[in-house]
Amino acid sequence: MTSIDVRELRKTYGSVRAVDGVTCTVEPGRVTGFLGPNGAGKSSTMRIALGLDRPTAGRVTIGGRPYRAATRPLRLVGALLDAGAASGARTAQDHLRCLAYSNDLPLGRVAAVLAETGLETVARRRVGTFSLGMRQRLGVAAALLGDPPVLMLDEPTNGLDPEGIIWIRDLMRQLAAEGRTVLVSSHLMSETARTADHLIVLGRGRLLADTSMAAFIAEHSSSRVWLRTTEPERLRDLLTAAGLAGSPNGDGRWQVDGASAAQIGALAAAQGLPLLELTDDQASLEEAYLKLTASATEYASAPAAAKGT
Ligand SMILES: Nc1ncnc2c1ncn2[C@@H]1O[C@H](COP(=O)(O)OP(=O)(O)OP(=O)(O)O)[C@@H](O)[C@H]1O
Repeated sequence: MTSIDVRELRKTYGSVRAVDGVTCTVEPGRVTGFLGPNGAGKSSTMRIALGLDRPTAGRVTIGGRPYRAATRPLRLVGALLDAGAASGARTAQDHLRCLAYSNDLPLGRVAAVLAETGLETVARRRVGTFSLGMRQRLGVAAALLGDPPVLMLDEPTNGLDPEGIIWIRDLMRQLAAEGRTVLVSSHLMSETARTADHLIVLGRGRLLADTSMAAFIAEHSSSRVWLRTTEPERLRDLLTAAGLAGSPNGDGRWQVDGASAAQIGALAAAQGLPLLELTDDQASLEEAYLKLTASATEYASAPAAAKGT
């Protein structure tokens, strides 16, 4: 099993601390979402992991060794960093054949990955004529070419249509289920919530979280209940007596912060208060993420009122 081990990693560009002492391990057998606001240090970390950049201090190893030490890198890590990397003059098939040849991979892998990424019918077209989504698929095909135990994908849904997004989601889940290590950076929270089992979150170069998806959402969101009753006055009294505060919204639903449905249900049952609806609010990854990273956003939008001043 091949993990990615980041140890005390630092990278500075002049006075910018792009990565500021990060230690974490990306484990096999699950999809790890790599999140963080713009400039958080995700790309720098991935580039160092792939030997494209040197760390200022610390190290990243893959399967216990630096990536640069790999004799057949495509057999170790499949990476998608920049979908524009393939030469536009070559056909998709030729691009993959060149990669296979230079990495000593069987040419049969080219047909296999073209099929796996749905590019068979356009295999003989020049890459220059490809849409962004097709280039993205070609980048994934190149990443899969060496049948590697580790996949590192930077914004893989970029340019993909809804069908393509579902395809890449299923593919990542399948690769993890096969026991591979899958690290995927994304700015799409709903997509990450559907795909990742585990999260590593950076902010201003520092590690903000390294935890399971479920624990992350539970830890960084507050509990909230939605309910509906035929007797709002009694509800208000009941909540006040329990030290809780609720407020009605426009459509007759009440929101109660800091409470669970089980707690409110028991209170209402004890007092014989009729409830027409009672639901725990499902906090979203986006909500939890924004809460965690609020103070770590390098380029935060100015509040609307402050704009133009
Ligand atoms: N080659 C470079 N020269 C100077 N500064 C750089 C360089 N590469 C990155 N940086 C800076 O390092 C910091 C981290 O950038 P990085 O690209 O790693 O962040 P990121 O999390 O990948 O961001 P994004 O989500 O915007 O891709 C930023 O402040 C960025 O401006």
